[in-house]
Amino acid sequence: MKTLIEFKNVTKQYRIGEVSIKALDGVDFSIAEGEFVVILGASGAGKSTILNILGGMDTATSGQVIVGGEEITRLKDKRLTAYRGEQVGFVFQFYNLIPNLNALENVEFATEVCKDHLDAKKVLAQVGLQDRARNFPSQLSGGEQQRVAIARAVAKNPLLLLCDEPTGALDYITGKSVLKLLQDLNRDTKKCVILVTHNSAIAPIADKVIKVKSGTIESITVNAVKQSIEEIEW
Ligand SMILES: Nc1ncnc2c1ncn2[C@@H]1O[C@H](COP(=O)(O)OP(=O)(O)OP(=O)(O)O)[C@@H](O)[C@H]1O
Repeated sequence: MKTLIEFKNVTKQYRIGEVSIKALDGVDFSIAEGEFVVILGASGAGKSTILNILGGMDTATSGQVIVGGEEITRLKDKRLTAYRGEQVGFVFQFYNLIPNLNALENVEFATEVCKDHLDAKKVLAQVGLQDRARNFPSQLSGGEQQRVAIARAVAKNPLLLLCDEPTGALDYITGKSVLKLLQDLNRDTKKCVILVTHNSAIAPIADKVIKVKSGTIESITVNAVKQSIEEIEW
């Protein structure tokens, strides 16, 4: 399979006054097109930092990040904004929907800046919310709001779908159904899905598991056989 993402000796240092924090210290990995990847690690390990750099929301202190043949660590202002806006779909723990827009409008709003976007109504149907398009976020359950957030990310028709603890605010059953949706979307659309979590029970559903510890890569494992969501428990 063709390589989609490469991290080469990436470091990230945050400076707060006199104090310097090394969030990433020489991170190397690659991800192929269409892979479902879980980035696993304890709190503070550097998972979100990896995801934020990959999504163009933060910049590396040194090293290279290459996505689809383009070195995003070299992109400045306008091109980085375009990359973030068009090539990356984000799903966060707390949905971040716009409260005064309904489900359909939330999806449409995100796709407005994307040239190659998908039909918002069709994508809402794909996540099982065809009958809730006119509902506002406050009229939807947490799981339904996360489905809208996933539809919003998918409808941009991005190169990658980045999910930071997407089930963190959901109960067990709802969390599992959101994971199933992400696994189905990855299988059906062949889009690369990268999911950050501290929950090691989720690892078996991935093609590849990247374990992060204290800003370094502890291990990279390829699952010979991926498990379905029904098979995992925590
Ligand atoms: N903007 C920032 N300024 C200063 N330090 C930061 C910043 N963002 C992250 N850090 C620090 O970098 C380290 C890695 O943080 P990161 O958020 O990537 O970890 P994480 O593995 O995602 O943790 P969690 O699961 O708790 O979200 C931590 O020590 C954190 O405090």
